Amino acid sequence: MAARTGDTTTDGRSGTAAPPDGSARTAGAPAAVRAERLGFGYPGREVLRGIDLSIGAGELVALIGLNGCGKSTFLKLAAGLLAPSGGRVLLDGDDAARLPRRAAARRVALLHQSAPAVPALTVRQLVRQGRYATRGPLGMLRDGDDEVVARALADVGVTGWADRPVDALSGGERQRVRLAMALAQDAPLLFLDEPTTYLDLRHQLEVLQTVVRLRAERRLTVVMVLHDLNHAARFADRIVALREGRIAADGPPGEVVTERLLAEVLGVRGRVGADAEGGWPVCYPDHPLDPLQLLRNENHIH
Ligand SMILES: Nc1ncnc2c1ncn2[C@@H]1O[C@H](COP(=O)(O)OP(=O)(O)OP(=O)(O)O)[C@@H](O)[C@H]1O
Repeated sequence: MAARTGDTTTDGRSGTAAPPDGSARTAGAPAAVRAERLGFGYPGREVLRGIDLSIGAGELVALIGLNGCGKSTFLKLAAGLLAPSGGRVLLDGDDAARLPRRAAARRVALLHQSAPAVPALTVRQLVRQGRYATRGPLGMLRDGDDEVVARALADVGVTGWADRPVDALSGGERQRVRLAMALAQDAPLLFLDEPTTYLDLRHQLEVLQTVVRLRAERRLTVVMVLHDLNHAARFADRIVALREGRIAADGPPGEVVTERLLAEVLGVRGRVGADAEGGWPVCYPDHPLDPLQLLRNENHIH
């Protein structure tokens, strides 16, 4: 199946995304995100082992892989929140680890996987925190900040909750508010670590469609960690699969989502078909594979 970068789809995709190789970027412009021989380990545990990855402006990339394979670690490195032990990540040509915190926050908004303790704030107050990056020295809001906050609230459909205390919201409601906070940062790079966690099916679809729409409208570059391969196949232009700290597969969903990927990267036996209307791959996972079967297969998928 061809990469879905054509006409408007039932998901609202406008087809304005760059192709997976980023070739629609301005000639000579640096990749929006470029990892070069990126390595990282926590004490006693090597996590990423020489990742080379180039993501073009306007791409929507889904990062997939088993629990613990390094997806969140990659996003934190790419957001400049962790320093690599080897290699580097460039954001529009600048080393992410060397960017001052506020400068990095103007480039990248990261929705973290784990929600921090809920502060005693209203929804509007929390979403305003996303404006930190553009605040003046005394932390004052600037002209236009209220409009950006209002737009972020509207983007995820939570305007009506603006004056509710965050600690009175359900888990799924809070997740949407956290997404609004990330959007309020108004950064060109949007990194979303499992943005659909806690959400009911309807809101999972709403959030993913919103991300697709905002990517097209604002030419955002989006990298999102997803565990639902069917969502990744439907909404992303490109899927990057990590396994054991390396890239095991990288390409458009129609090429990457195969029974072999299910087995060798996600550890499940299953079938892959195609959506009757949209044509994107659809997975039917059947059963988990014996870990020994996984270990036996050392080859990367490409
Ligand atoms: N602060 C930390 N200190 C030590 N080890 C860590 C720390 N954070 C993560 N790890 C370990 O690093 C590895 C990669 O973690 P990471 O959170 O990047 O995985 P992930 O692919 O995002 O997993 P998941 O799908 O479960 O969210 C895991 O084995 C994890 O236990």
